[in-house]
Amino acid sequence: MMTLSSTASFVEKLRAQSERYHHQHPFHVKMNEGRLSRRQIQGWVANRFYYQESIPRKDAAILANCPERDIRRRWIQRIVDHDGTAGGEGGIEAWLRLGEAVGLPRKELSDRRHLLPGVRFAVDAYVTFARTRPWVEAVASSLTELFAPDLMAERLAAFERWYPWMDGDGLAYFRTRLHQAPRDSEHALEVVTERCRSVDEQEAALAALSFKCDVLWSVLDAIDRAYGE
Ligand SMILES: O=C(O)c1cc(C(=O)O)c2c(n1)C(=O)C(=O)c1cc(C(=O)O)[nH]c1-2
Repeated sequence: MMTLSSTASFVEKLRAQSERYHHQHPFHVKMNEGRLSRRQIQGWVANRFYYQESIPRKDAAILANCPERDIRRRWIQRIVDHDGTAGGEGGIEAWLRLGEAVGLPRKELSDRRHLLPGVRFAVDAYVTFARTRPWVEAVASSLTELFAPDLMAERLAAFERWYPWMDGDGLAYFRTRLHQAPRDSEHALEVVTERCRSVDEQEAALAALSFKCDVLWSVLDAIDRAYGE
């Protein structure tokens, strides 16, 4: 039985979920140690594209369920960040460039020919969660972004060191996320700590974050299994 936590200890419990974050997944460990082949990197980039494509739909579901204007005014920025507002802008476009940098034509990402069933199921589960659960829980599920910047910094260094065959500025996506993710997760944390004032609400937020760790872990399980060598 959980008891009501002070804000500080609730935040501590949320942060403790980092132990289940996908930076510990064997596939990411291999990636950051330079032990992946070009084919494995390509498999990861092509499959993660489905996550990137789905994020704005997930955020649109949160907007649709959120009755508060002040929150929507800030949350909408996430959709703009990923979609951009015109050709050549946004995170999805940057991910397509990452694909080109690892030798994947953009058509091979956008037509989903490499998309694995396990990745599709996991990512779809995340979008469905945001559509069907109370919006504060969906906000809590985005809090894996608290843990993302450390992993992205490590990934940037690893790519430069171990995968020098990558062309052009394929890493721009991660450089941009290095400052977007902390801004986004700070806002999400503010929302979750302000709204989760009962034991049940705090438990639901923790469960949402745990669910999201499972989504990310399952994505890598599917990729590791398909492209493991
Ligand atoms: O590469 C990664 O390890 C990673 C992890 C996560 C995450 O923790 O959910 C996100 C991203 N990247 C990312 O690029 C991104 O835009 C993003 C949005 C969200 C979200 O849940 O709203 N997570 C993540």
